[in-house]
Amino acid sequence: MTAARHIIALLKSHIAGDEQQFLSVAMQVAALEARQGHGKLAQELRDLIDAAKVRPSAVERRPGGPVPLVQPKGELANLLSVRYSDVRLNSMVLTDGVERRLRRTLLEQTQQERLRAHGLVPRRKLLLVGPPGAGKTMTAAALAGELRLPLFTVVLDGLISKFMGDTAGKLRLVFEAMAATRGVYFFDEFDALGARRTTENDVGEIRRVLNSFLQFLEQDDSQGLIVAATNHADLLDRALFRRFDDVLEYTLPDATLIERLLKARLAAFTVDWIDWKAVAEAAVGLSHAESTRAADEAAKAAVLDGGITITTEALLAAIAERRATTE
Ligand SMILES: Nc1ncnc2c1ncn2[C@@H]1O[C@H](COP(=O)(O)OP(=O)(O)OP(=O)(O)O)[C@@H](O)[C@H]1O
Repeated sequence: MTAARHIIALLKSHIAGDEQQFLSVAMQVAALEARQGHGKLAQELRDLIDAAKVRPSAVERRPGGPVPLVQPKGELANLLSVRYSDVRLNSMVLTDGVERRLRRTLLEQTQQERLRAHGLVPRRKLLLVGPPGAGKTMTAAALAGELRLPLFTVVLDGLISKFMGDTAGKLRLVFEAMAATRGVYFFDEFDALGARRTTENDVGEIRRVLNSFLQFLEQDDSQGLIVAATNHADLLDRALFRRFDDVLEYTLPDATLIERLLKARLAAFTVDWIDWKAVAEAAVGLSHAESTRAADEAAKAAVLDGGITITTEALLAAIAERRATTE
């Protein structure tokens, strides 16, 4: 890859706020210099990359500083895991509709004072539905990253106990935490809470848990975001849909989105000779996550082969392999 291409890849990852990608391109430049016999220059680059890695993350350096990271304590520690996120919406490949609606939520969140001054309530309860690997978890991280809020992931294993009576009490704790600390609260595999109807469980108790969730959700007027995700929208109780401000539908990417995804993922590699049409069409049916993985496999093969050029054949082979393992 030419120096200009590396700079383009660095700038793209900088614009997207994707620090990991930025450092990975920088590592490739270091590797390239080392291969060309410029050992000192390569070492200088590696030292700078190591220094960048131990520096506080971008979110901690942003103007105004981050919201203090409150580590859940006591019983809450088993129910919530917390982290900051550097993910930005720009690094996601989404349908126009989903992207527009996410940006609308972000705008309403950043402008919430203005809305509230007029008695209006910003959107803050989102339900994400769609197949695995389409970016639902990444969306929660991107919303947290964009809003500079901590991302609290609700640990369902901790929440759903054998004794369903406990679950309602634990849910209350989670909703109390939401009121106390502004953040993005992510309920992954939400169907486990919103629909679980197994024979060994007492259906009456499950309804009670679901009803308490609906009640908490309805009463909740905290300042953060509640993001629930499920791969099984069909299992969810219809009453749940009404309680969310927005229901966003994620789908498997079409050829155009796959091409965008692969190009972004391989931004740091030489891809000048790739037949994008053939590659993207071969990947139709794979999820975003699987296509990303195919790109990474082709990239790894190129690096281990001593280069950074990705060929159509290598990508097609990686896609075929992903297909074989997912079908
Ligand atoms: N829309 C997307 N744009 C860019 N990358 C994506 C997208 N969706 C998924 N990916 C890639 O795939 C990885 C896994 O996706 P993610 O975990 O967000 O999917 P998910 O829909 O939450 O799946 P699951 O239902 O299995 O939890 C992401 O970390 C990212 O690398």
